[in-house]
Amino acid sequence: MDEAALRAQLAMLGASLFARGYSVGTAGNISVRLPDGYLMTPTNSCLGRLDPARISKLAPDWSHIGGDKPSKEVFMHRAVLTARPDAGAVVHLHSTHATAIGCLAEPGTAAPIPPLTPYFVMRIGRALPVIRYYRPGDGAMEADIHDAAKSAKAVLLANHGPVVSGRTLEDAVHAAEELEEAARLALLLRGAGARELTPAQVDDLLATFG
Ligand SMILES: O=C(O)[C@@H](O)C(=O)COP(=O)(O)O
Ligand SMILES: [Zn+2]
Repeated sequence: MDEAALRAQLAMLGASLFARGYSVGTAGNISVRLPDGYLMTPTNSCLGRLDPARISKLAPDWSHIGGDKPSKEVFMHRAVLTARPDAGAVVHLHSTHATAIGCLAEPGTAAPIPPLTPYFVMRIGRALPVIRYYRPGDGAMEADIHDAAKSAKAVLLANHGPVVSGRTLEDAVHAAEELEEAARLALLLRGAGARELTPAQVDDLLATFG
């Protein structure tokens, strides 16, 4: 896909996320890897109303070279895209249920969302590290996210929200949607003794689809 098509797709998927309540107001940001740099949603922009022509462009060294001023979370996106060379895009949301799990889970603890359904395992995998709280835009978060993202497609920022990568922009959006639904399910079933997928079932899914 060329840059113009990616800009149009970013605006279309941002609007779709916004229309379905995965993002409200100006919350969230999205980046896409290009052959000659990165696209990033502008700071204080609404994912529901992105103008493809005004989406920020960053050079391979992450300096701002076009469009509106980029998201203040450049460090967050750089952390993931440099840790995961196979990732083509990163989606950060404040989607309600994933953010709620990020308020409940202790940073450093394993598996804040249990493997309840196959699609969660297929889209997110086994690992979902919880990164300790940082003020939005604080460059100090970069090292922690970078280390965690080396072995995880997605991370949860404590008291903030999810950061999800994908091979393509569409993959990253689908994974962010699936993470939100899995978080909703986990909260709905919290304490109810729900049956989880067994380690062997998780292994089988990852061997087949991972
Ligand atoms: O939570 C925040 O402030 C940011 O992480 C965010 O979601 C929106 O920031 P911008 O992308 O700079 O608008
Ligand atoms: Zn945020």
